[in-house]
Amino acid sequence: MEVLEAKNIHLGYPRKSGQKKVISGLSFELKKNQLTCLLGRNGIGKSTLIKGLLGQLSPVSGEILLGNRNLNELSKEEIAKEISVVLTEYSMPGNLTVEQLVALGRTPHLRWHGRLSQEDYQAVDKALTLTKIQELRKERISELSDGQRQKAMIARALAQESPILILDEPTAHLDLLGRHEIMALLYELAMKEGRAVLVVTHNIELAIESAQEFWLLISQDQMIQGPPEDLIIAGQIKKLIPGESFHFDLEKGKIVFPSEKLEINVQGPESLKFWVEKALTKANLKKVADTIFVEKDPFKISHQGKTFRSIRALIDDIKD
Ligand SMILES: Nc1ncnc2c1ncn2[C@@H]1O[C@H](COP(=O)(O)OP(=O)(O)OP(=O)(O)O)[C@@H](O)[C@H]1O
Repeated sequence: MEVLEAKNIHLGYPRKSGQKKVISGLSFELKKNQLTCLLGRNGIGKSTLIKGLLGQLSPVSGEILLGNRNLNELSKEEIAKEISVVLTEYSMPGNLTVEQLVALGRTPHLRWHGRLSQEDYQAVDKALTLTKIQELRKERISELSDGQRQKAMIARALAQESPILILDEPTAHLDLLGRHEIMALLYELAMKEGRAVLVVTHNIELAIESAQEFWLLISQDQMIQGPPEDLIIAGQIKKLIPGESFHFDLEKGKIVFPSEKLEINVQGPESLKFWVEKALTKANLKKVADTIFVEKDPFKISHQGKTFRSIRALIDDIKD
């Protein structure tokens, strides 16, 4: 069942000479039980589209429905009960502690007296635990690293416990493990708690790993929608990377540098061959005489009667 639906929406920004069009005539549905990733080149309109979905930017035409109600007719408070959000830019008092910031996520649930209930405290604790920042709870926001602050913002959105979560580049400041943990967490929230999760990301590989649905924003009037696997097989992912300089490798599921045909014969287990060939290509060795044999346990490379314990040693020998 869809929870947030856009019907033929046009979004833009007013300017002196009329309107700057950014999104023209797009229709889509954000579904429950699903992690959807919105991808597209810089400046294509992803954040603009999100502002539309949050009711921060009214469509010039078309409509956005939350459940079966028009977003325009809902108050900020009503929207906040349904949608929690993590954006890229914030202005917030830096003297708040992490715990106080995360508790702000409970605002839509507070009674008239504004005090947190037992249930609110539990939601805050749960959000801190899920984002693995319990030990930061007493730290001031202004004294956090960018990545820690980002996790705190995600925790605030989780504490809100809304059925829809929208996050604009939530993993931008996170280290490799942090990125995977957050995307895995968002996937779990979609799958186990039935939420509708929309993530804007530039990380195609991580998106392929975790999302059930892709929205590829190609131009202001074209958004390709579908499971990433279908879009990969149909060659649609390539539309994100126009031109000849890079290409999307179907087998590896990622964007790779342009590669010339290698005249290198490497024999051995596939996983090792891959890394040996990659290192040789980067070292600009596209042509190597005689077969290179690679073995594992223990790792060993043999070439022209010599044995090497590392790829670097092999490369140094070939270059000599
Ligand atoms: N407040 C604004 N006023 C006028 N134009 C804007 C405003 N915000 C964004 N734009 C323009 O709208 C277009 C889309 O910008 P948007 O921020 O939505 O892109 P994006 O896909 O999120 O980019 P990125 O990946 O770089 O974050 C750009 O041409 C941008 O200059």
